[in-house]
Amino acid sequence: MPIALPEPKGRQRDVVFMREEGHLVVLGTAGSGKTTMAMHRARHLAGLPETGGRTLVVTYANSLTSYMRRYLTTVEGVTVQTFHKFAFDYLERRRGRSGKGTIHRELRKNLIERALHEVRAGTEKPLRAVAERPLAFFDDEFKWMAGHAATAHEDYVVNRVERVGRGRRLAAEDRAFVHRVYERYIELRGAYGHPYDYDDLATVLRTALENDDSARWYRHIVIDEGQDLTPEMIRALAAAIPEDGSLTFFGDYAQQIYGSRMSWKQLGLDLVRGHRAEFSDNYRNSRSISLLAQAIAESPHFKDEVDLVQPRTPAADGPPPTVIACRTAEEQLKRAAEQAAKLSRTGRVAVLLRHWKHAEEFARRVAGLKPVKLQKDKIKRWPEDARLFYGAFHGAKGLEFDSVILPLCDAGEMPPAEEVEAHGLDEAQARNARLLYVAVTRARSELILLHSGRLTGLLPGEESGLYLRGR
Ligand SMILES: Nc1ncnc2c1ncn2[C@@H]1O[C@H](COP(=O)(O)OP(=O)(O)OP(=O)(O)O)[C@@H](O)[C@H]1O
Repeated sequence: MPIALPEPKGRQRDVVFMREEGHLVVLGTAGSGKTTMAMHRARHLAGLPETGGRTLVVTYANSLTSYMRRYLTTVEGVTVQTFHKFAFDYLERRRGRSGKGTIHRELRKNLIERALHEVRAGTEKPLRAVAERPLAFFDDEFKWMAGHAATAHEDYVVNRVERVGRGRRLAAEDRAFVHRVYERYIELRGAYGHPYDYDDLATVLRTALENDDSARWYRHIVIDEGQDLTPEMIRALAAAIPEDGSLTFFGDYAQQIYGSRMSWKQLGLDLVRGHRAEFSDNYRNSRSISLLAQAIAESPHFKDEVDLVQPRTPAADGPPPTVIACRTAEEQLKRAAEQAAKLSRTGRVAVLLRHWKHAEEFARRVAGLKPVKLQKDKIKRWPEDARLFYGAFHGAKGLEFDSVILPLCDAGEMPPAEEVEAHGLDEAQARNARLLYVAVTRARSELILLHSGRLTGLLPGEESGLYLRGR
């Protein structure tokens, strides 16, 4: 028996039953039913008598994929996959080329480091500031370049394809330096026998699909959490449907961590002949949690956004979020463990941390409660009976819990010092404010934040009255 979903209401109905041809973009605030309606729409499209057919539901994170499968597993014609799984499967099936050509993350980092070292050594002194940036900056920049198809010298250095959300723009000479490191990395990667890396996969897939005129396997594609996909991933998916098929994109740009904003046309979506809809009712969070989330979203760190849907404040009552001050980080984890044990007796609880290493430290304290790890690439089947979940903020994308506990909301942890060093304060704050927004909006009714140093400036001040001090 499939698990029941709430019935679509108002705007949601229009979206689920919208015309099954062309492109449809649905933007909605957190908790507005995007994932739920993505599942309804997939079921509808697969079952249509003539215009229906095999339907693919795509997300970025694996835990959300397993969460959705519990509803869709018995629906004929619907497949739920991460983007990367879809890409690997297609390339293997159609081209006999597996994903094995991709490079392991550790080797990638080593090779970028080597390239950086060599290019630094061969560059006239004094070096520009960009050359002294840490490895994390180059790693991230190469990801961005691949995701935006901006790896060519012409695009990255000459035309300087804009990177939205960046605190300070890179000067042309800086881009030239970064590109020299990139080119050297590609040479090294090739020498190690890897034609592409994980980030190039979308371009490899898009190119393969654009040159493939055989019949498409899926007639309809539904994307959930679309803001997490790079432009190249979206273009690849747009190329994966037939002329008479459809692509439905659900997303929320407030939950996008890295600036990727481009016009829909640049993303390969045709909204002239397609449609666009917005969801603004929040069905998940209590009023007080939603007000705190809105205050985070209204902070100056959310600048540059054009496609944010203004949420309507939900009516559901709930206790105000609580902020607990502790003496040490150790004590924070201890208190979080106590609260998690208590709250998981009556509902589903997630303890989310900014860093994996801290999440693992937390897990050791609650080992007896058998907590489930929320990891991008781990949960294969959704654990129906589990009460306690833990992980890094990223792993909770798209999910929801009765209670959410966020330890280490200290100014020194959020944003983390390494991110400030790699990307500068503005950009690190922007990214972390968005992550915090995602984490806060996972909570249905109870939200607890802990700190021991100064509270992160990404939260509104105490005078806002949006949270209570607890002990
Ligand atoms: N029409 C509805 N009636 C009742 N509950 C609903 C309705 N639509 C959605 N919900 C509930 O609201 C909650 C949030 O829905 P969902 O997870 O689909 O939102 P979302 O927009 O994908 O959120 P996010 O982007 O924050 O992950 C879920 O518990 C869902 O069951």
